[in-house]
Amino acid sequence: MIDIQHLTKRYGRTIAVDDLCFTVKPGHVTAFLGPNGAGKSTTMRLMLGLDRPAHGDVRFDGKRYEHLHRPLHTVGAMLEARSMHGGRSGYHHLLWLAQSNRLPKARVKQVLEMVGLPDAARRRVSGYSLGMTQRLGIAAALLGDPPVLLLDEPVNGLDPEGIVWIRHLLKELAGQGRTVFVSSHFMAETALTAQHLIVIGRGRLLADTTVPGLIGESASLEEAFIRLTAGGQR
Ligand SMILES: Nc1ncnc2c1ncn2[C@@H]1O[C@H](COP(=O)(O)OP(=O)(O)OP(=O)(O)O)[C@@H](O)[C@H]1O
Repeated sequence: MIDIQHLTKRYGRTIAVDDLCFTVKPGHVTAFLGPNGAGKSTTMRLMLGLDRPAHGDVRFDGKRYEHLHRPLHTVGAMLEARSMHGGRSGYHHLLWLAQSNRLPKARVKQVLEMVGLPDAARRRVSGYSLGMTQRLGIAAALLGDPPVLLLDEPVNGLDPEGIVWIRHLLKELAGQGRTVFVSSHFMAETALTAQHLIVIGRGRLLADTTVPGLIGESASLEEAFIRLTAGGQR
């Protein structure tokens, strides 16, 4: 479980994250939604201790990320899929991660198969399409077989087959009892994948609900989202 309490982050005069409180429970997919600039990526960086909050904290089963004994085994994350070393092959990117976290070599092969990349694994990452890079980022997040997954816009750049693949993967991971927290701008896809929704706007919590709870009387999740977040873009 992820517990976020009073999380706040400022960049100069911009309040990127404003007193956010919510929990993400295991066993289902939770989507993290918000217009451009709402504070989703900042929240995810704060969750992983990559940025320091002005107030508040984030706990994974009661522990802060920086206090986790073996972080890769507790939280698997994909934030910036493009931030990999382009000169390395996909296989070597994962091997380096596995070895620096004392994970067996065999796990690299397993995660490459899970994300459908074994054929491309020996090619340099600089030659990968966005969709392939996303798959490699997801493979890295899965390396430690973690109970918690944080994925920032994993659907970006995937083709239709890739979108269906990730829908099934996320549901399967949640079905195994993991906590799956995924940001997205794709409302139709979110409606098919997620059960729980956290919606933010200008850094503030706008909704903590289910998909039917947000849709309410609207024709679609997209319509309900646009209504809820109207005027919320920075
Ligand atoms: N390093 C930074 N320095 C200054 N301002 C920042 C920094 N990172 C984020 N911000 C600002 O914080 C706010 C939240 O940005 P963030 O990237 O977290 O939003 P987001 O919801 O992930 O947006 P998007 O959907 O466009 O990716 C924005 O106003 C952004 O300009």
